[in-house]
Amino acid sequence: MTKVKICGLMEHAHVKAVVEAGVDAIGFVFAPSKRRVTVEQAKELARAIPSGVMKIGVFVDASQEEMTHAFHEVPLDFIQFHGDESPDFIKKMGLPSIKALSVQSVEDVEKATSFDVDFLLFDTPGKEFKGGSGETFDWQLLNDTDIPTDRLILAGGLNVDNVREAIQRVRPYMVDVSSGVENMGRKDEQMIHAFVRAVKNEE
Ligand SMILES: O=C(O)c1ccccc1N[C@@H]1O[C@H](COP(=O)(O)O)[C@@H](O)[C@H]1O
Repeated sequence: MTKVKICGLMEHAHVKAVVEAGVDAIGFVFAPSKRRVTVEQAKELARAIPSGVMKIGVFVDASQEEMTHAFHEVPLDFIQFHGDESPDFIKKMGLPSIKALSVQSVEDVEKATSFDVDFLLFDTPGKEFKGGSGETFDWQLLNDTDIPTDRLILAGGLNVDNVREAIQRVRPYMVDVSSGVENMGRKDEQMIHAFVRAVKNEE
């Protein structure tokens, strides 16, 4: 069954809602964003997250020190590299890692082959910030390459209305959503539940 990550959590009530909804992963954004949290805030929110739910920290071109500190302090299960980090930089970090790639062309998808990471995340290029645009990209670009889907995380503009089609077309390991479960810029408990139901009732 496809796994679900809900990203950009900032409030206790929303953490409770995503855990109750049965998500597999929760993302905290430590990068410039309207969803940015501090390490102390994430640490506090993480207390309510059971051990079976992955905690993922989203960073954009952050320093090794900043990421290592958050990884151990929150603590996190994975670092999501959402900037222009090089394959060497990520490898040298030596932490469980997800590399996010902004997709506009097949060449962007093929860049994934140079990263030795646990998971590859494909997202729409950001606008104001590096991610969380709420817009989809052309999923066919993933089908046009031979990127294995067993380590593939699909992000970018997913919502309750398009996530089933996305899963059928891409067959990702995990889907990742932020804007699509928000109302007026805040996470919405009903939208969270509806999204997770749409993913988990897939088969
Ligand atoms: O969510 C953000 O604000 C963000 C900022 C900087 C880098 C990544 C960010 N989020 C990532 O964007 C996608 C979700 O996007 P969408 O809102 O569902 O279209 C996901 O990978 C988040 O981790």
